[in-house]
Amino acid sequence: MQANLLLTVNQFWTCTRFPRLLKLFQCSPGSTAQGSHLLSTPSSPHHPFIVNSLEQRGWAVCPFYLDLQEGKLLSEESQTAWDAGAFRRAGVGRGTDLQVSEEVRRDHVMWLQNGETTAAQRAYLMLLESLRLAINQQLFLGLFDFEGHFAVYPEGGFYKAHLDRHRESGDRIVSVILYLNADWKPGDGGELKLWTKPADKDGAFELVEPRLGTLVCFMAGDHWHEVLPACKTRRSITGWFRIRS
Ligand SMILES: O=C(O)CCC(=O)C(=O)O
Ligand SMILES: [Fe+2]
Repeated sequence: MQANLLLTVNQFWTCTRFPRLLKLFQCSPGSTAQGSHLLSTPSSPHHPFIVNSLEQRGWAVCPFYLDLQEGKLLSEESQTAWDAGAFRRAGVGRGTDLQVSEEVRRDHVMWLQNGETTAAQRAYLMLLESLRLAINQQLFLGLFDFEGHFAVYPEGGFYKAHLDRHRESGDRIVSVILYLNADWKPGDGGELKLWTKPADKDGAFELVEPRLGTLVCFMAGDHWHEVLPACKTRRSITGWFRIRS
């Protein structure tokens, strides 16, 4: 069964270890960030670029979002969890409609769960929390939380063209993907094909190389995307900023 990570609970855990942060998260997590509140949030110099790009184009690609050491730790954790058998074949649909469909996608996932995250995972989630606040502040999307999972595409894995949200329904508003492949090189496959015009699956697209530390964001109901067949194991963390449903 999926237990999705609610970042606000995770933050509380982190705050018990880092009391300076506690004050920060006592503000309503669903509201757009209030001035001084934002100032002390652990942040990234990449956020203004990402938020502006989301605003102007509906998508953003940010190489080196994480530095290589932080990315490597997450990649090793993905590998360790895989070796321990913690991943499950990914399905299509949600809740009781969830079905494994090998024609549509061939990846495996492990959800980030409350109380079970490592320090490296919490550090990444804290950065995403500050990204959520920055997006809310500039774009007024009312993003409430984040749910996410590690994903592994074994050799031959792919995910056919899809939207992450039906345009008029669902709580997933912004898709966020972090790639964890240290030695990726041209020919390894597994690129993300991201169509750049809203609701368009035939026109212009970007091919994003799934290199360690690269972050991709896009409006989940607007942009068709596809994972091209991977020629070797491909690792990532995929998730969504959600609104309250
Ligand atoms: O890993 C990627 O590049 C995209 C994954 C994806 O589209 C999804 O999990 O919905
Ligand atoms: Fe997707």
